[in-house]
Amino acid sequence: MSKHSKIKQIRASVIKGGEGGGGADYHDQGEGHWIDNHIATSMGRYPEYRQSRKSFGINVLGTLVVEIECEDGTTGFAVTTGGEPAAYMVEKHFARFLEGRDPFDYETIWDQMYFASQYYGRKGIVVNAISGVDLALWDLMGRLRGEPVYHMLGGAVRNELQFYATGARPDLAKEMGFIGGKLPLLHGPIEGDEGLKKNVELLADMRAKCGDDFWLMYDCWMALDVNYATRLAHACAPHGLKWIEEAISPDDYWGYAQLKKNVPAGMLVTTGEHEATRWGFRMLMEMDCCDLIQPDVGWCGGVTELLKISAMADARGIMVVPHGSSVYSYHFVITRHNSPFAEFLMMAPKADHVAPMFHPQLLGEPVPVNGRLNVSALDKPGFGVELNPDVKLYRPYTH
Ligand SMILES: C[C@H](O)[C@H](O)CC(=O)C(=O)O
Ligand SMILES: [Mg+2]
Repeated sequence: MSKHSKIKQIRASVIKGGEGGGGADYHDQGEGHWIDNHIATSMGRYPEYRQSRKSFGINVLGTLVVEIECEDGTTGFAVTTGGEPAAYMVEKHFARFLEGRDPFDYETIWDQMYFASQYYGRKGIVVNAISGVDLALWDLMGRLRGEPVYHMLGGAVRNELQFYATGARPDLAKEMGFIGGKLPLLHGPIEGDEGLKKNVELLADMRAKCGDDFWLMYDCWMALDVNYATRLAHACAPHGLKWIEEAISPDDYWGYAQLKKNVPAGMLVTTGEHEATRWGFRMLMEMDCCDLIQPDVGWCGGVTELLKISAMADARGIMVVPHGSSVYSYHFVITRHNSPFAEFLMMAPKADHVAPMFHPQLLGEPVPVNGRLNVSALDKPGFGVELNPDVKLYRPYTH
């Protein structure tokens, strides 16, 4: 018999505000931000969509905020992306699997959300919505128990997190104490050999600025084909490229398996931020697609699913380093030996200082200091963050 208060209500909201809203939709940034400045994508084959990812709609969905309130008033919440379409699913479909139920029944709740939506879901925005609900449940469980989520996941296996930084200025990231820097790839196959040369020159320049021991990686955001990715990997090897990330379409498991065979010895192939659920990651692992997987905790199915994905990876000697995800990643990474470091996305427009990833939605979001975060920064109930009351929530649907 459960002694916990039952779930009274689940609410799904979005944040209005348009361009520059930021937060969970980290691509929704204002003009001049490094994250939207001529980054290689598969839309680059259309010249009108080459300069800016916002031009083809990378920011159309926006943030989803899920709140789950218990009968005793305790409320857990989470933010992810998915916007109004995800809010519709939470309110009109998934709410029935939560209200009146013990919040600690998270396995059954996950199972029911996934299988009830399987005929239209399985990946993408539906699993974003499921992830948002799951993360709000873990936050709620932590608040009810007065414990941080990482305690409920088994406790910390080390005293601090160490981070690499994703952004346009690995040289500045090194000065800020990060262990590595991941550059966005700027030129795609459509820009030919000249573009490839520029990609290699940028890496060489950063290597000269950062020295030999600093990790440098390229994030290719699904823009390449196997041939181009193989050529890029070999051209970048003399400049010490540690890994080549998300080089090709996430649907091309066969291509990843080939790329992993093609890259120079010692270079890692990484992917997974646009993959979802234990079945998607099982495919990546069984087809030997990569050395390191990068589930986004707000997109892959939440913490409940990440635990299953991570156990499979551990048994195969594959590292799990979540994509972005801020606190949702930190509470997980600190509990797992096969997650030895974490990603920090540089949200400052010029990547020249540390800024919280989910600004302005969250208050109390911890950020790395000297590229590190002590476990004590996570010692608050749930995920340890609060919704910023100054950010107006809009609830487009009710049930
Ligand atoms: C920099 C990448 O293009 C993307 O915006 C973020 C990402 O894929 C990552 O952090 O990994
Ligand atoms: Mg990436």
